[in-house]
Amino acid sequence: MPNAIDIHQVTKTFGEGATMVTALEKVSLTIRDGEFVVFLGPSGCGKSTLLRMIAGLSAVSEGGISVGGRPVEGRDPSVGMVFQSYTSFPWLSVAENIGFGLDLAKAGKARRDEKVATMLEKVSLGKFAGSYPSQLSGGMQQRVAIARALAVDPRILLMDEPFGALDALTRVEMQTLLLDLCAEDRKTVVFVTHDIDEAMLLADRIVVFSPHPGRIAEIIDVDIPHPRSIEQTEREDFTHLRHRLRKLLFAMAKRAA
Ligand SMILES: Nc1ncnc2c1ncn2[C@@H]1O[C@H](COP(=O)(O)OP(=O)(O)OP(=O)(O)O)[C@@H](O)[C@H]1O
Repeated sequence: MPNAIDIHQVTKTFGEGATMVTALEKVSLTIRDGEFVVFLGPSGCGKSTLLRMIAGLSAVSEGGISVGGRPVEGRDPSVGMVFQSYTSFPWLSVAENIGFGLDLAKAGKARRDEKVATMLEKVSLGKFAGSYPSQLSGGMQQRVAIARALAVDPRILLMDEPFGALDALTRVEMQTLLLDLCAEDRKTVVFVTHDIDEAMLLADRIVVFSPHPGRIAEIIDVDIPHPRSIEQTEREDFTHLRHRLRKLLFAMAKRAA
């Protein structure tokens, strides 16, 4: 089986001449099928830029990215995305939002309706199928975004600080939901965050980025067995890891300043 994602010597620059910014420089990384990888690092170290290039939303300047063994050439429907801002269509109901990708893929009414019903149940929004996004809380809107991304059964899920705008309690609820969904159906997930606890709870591997230009500073295996829960993060092995990540992140943030 090919690797889920191969990133080979990728450099990304924006602008030209004196105003040119090197967002990423010679970044290489292999992500295996079914892995949950978290990109962690201070602001501006290129995490979102790399995610956008994996998604085919932005082109590499040098190097190459393959998904499932095939070079990325534009948006790939087998790759799902969830962003920080609530990206549901305001004019569509919750059920219509979740079914949107299935309609695009011409799934057929019976399959679409069945899948939408399953996803509504999985994200506990059954009672809100006919509601519109503006009638929902932030956490509920992100549940719609996750359900919409997963409804088309993507092989890979890319998430850019999806819980960044949520309050602490809702954030933990969403992390737990994501862990449950991933346990049911093992997807390859790449997840961007600034949050150390979020990274530890979710990741099989944490990729720590350093800034100016963005590079991979360190890759850390999180050898803590699944299923994980928020209570486990109080355990000693998590405490050691938290300490190590905090030190690393402070060092990177100093470099970014
Ligand atoms: N469209 C763009 N045009 C010009 N520069 C850009 C563009 N997108 C990103 N950059 C620059 O590339 C660098 C990396 O940005 P990126 O958003 O990928 O970082 P990040 O690590 O995701 O930061 P954050 O955590 O704040 O989202 C930054 O210096 C940023 O200003």
